[in-house]
Amino acid sequence: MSTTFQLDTSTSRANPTPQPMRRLTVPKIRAHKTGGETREPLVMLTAYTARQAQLLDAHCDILLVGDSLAQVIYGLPTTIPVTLDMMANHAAAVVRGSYHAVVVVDMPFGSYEQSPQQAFESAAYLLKQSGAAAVKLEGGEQMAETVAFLNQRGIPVMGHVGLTPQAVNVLGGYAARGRDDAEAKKIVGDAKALDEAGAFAIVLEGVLEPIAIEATQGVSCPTIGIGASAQCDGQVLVTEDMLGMFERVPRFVKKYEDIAAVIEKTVAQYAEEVRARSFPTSDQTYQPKG
Ligand SMILES: Nc1nc(=O)c2c([nH]1)NC[C@@H]1CN(c3ccc(C(=O)N[C@@H](CCC(=O)O)C(=O)O)cc3)CN21
Ligand SMILES: CC(C)C(=O)C(=O)O
Ligand SMILES: [Mg+2]
Repeated sequence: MSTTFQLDTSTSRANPTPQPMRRLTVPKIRAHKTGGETREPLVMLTAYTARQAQLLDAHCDILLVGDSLAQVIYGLPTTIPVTLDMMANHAAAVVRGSYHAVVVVDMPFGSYEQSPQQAFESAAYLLKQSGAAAVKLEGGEQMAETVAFLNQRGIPVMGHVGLTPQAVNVLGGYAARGRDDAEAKKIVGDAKALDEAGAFAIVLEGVLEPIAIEATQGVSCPTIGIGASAQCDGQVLVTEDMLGMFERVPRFVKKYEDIAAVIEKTVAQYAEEVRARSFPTSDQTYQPKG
């Protein structure tokens, strides 16, 4: 990572027409639980590209540039190899494609765990390069000091506890968390520590429903569940999972569509028409004038 930050003008939004909605802010998300009169669950989805962000933006409160792009975009087996520049580049694309939703970027493995200082440098780089509003990092009590350090220096942080995929090599897989009392207690304590450190929201991933209830009731910021029941203050999924574009999905995913089937069917038709010389026709062909 370069320590000399260059001004990146490409992050300015390219929206040509005025949009009907203003961008939500991090304080509004944090106040969701205490201030709001609507109290509807917060809606969050992942986004990795500008066009995807354009399509999701008006429907979501938060767009997460997740390090799940490892599996979804790059065909990597885990999120471990993801770099700061991969996250910065996709986050910049998502910011360009969005107007309304708060854009949050995952801090990749290895970019924040060492010290609050390392985390600040990495998070500042992500926000400078992308124009995103906030970062998300994995971990509980052990990251509380870092969350406070960043927040006090102008970088809002979303927490992520329970099933933390960057710890896959320690956890030994992606099984749901909190099946014994000690682990359940730890997850609730982790959520409370992040809340007290100033996290503006906390993702609860892959935890049993009683833990989601206890954590949600025990913190002042909203909780956002993924595989954590309907008892959280919000919900997140990986967009490609719910659209049916990713081949293997966790049990907590509802497949709303089968976009993979639509793509396969469409591409098969294209291939057939090209081979039969029935595409292109005169409609798609340039001819000299006169
Ligand atoms: N496409 C995608 N969706 C995700 O939700 C996701 C990613 N990628 N990448 C980063 C992490 C990894 N996550 C995962 C990955 C696998 C399982 C999974 O296979 N769960 C199994 C149970 C596994 C076990 O019990 O050992 C399941 O059937 O739910 C869960 C979450 C969640 N995140
Ligand atoms: C699944 C969400 C919470 C995430 O961290 C990701 O997409 O990387
Ligand atoms: Mg992630």
